[in-house]
Amino acid sequence: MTTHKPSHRIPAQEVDADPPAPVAVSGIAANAALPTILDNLDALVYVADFETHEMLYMNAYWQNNNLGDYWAGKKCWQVLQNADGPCSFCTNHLLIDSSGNATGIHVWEFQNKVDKRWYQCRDQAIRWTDGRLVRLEIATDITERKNMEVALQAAQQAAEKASLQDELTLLNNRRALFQFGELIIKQARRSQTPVAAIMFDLDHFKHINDTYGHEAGDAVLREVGTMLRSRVRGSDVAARIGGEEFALLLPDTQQNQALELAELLRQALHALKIPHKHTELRPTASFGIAMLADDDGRLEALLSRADEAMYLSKTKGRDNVSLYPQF
Ligand SMILES: Nc1nc2c(ncn2[C@@H]2O[C@H](COP(=O)(O)OP(=O)(O)OP(=O)(O)O)[C@@H](O)[C@H]2O)c(=O)[nH]1
Repeated sequence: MTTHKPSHRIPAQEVDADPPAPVAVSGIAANAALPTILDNLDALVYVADFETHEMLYMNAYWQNNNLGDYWAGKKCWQVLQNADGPCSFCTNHLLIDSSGNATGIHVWEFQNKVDKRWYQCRDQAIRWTDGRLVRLEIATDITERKNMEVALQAAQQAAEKASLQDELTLLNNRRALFQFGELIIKQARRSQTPVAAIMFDLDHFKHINDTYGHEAGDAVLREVGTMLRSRVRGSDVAARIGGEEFALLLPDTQQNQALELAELLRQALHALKIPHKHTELRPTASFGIAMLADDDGRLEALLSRADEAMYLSKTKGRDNVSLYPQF
């Protein structure tokens, strides 16, 4: 079988031939084409006087994109911003120094008031035809990139929030408690102020689930979350750390203040009446309190003592408050 491979050999006369002569470009022709080139750029280009803000040149970008009328005889702030006076964010002062010399290129981003689009602006002082320094701006539309940035930022914030928030109760979750807790401990060590921890666990919660259903249990957890959020200070951290287990970290709080708050929360919980079908759900909880000790390395030590105190409340008959050193 014969194969017919294409020949890649270049004929001798082609190799030896002179390369094609470049087409001569006349400077005059290029100059004549300059307005056409500028008017076809995908960027706004304009020149304005430093003192009077009078527009000296603008390419067709603005008109091509239906953003405004012809610019001649107008000020830059009239044409570009539809404003009554010079823009507060004008960058002219950054383009020349105190001796009136050009300082270089200034690049910045802003959202235009007229078309609501974002631009990256490249500003510079250049010599005009009569020798004076004028403002040259080249502005490129970066709206798509900016929108993407904003969307990404919002998504990031939402993800961050979701990763620290308990969805059901809208309280902090366990991860948030530890994240904020370490900060609270560091700050307390620096300022030599006390930190209290309160833990509580709903009593016989399994009974609520088993008798009225999981949704009824969820409703109780949501109500506990609402009650808790309304009763803690902005500087406190309230978290749901397990199924029906909650923890509070209270910076700058003495033991007696923590006891008072725990008792208040116990009573508020005891008083909750959560309507469910033809009945009312009446949750209670057992509370434990511990204070940050000098030799507590990390948050775990403090929480584990609060947890011990909480289990004492369970063994004492539930719906009560226990303090760690008191047993
Ligand atoms: N509805 C609901 N129930 C949950 C959730 N997380 C955990 N639970 C339930 O919480 C109950 C906890 O039960 P137990 O650990 O036996 O505790 P308890 O019944 O509260 O008893 P004591 O703590 O001893 O008073 C279990 O039935 C879990 O299924 C949740 O997100 N929603």
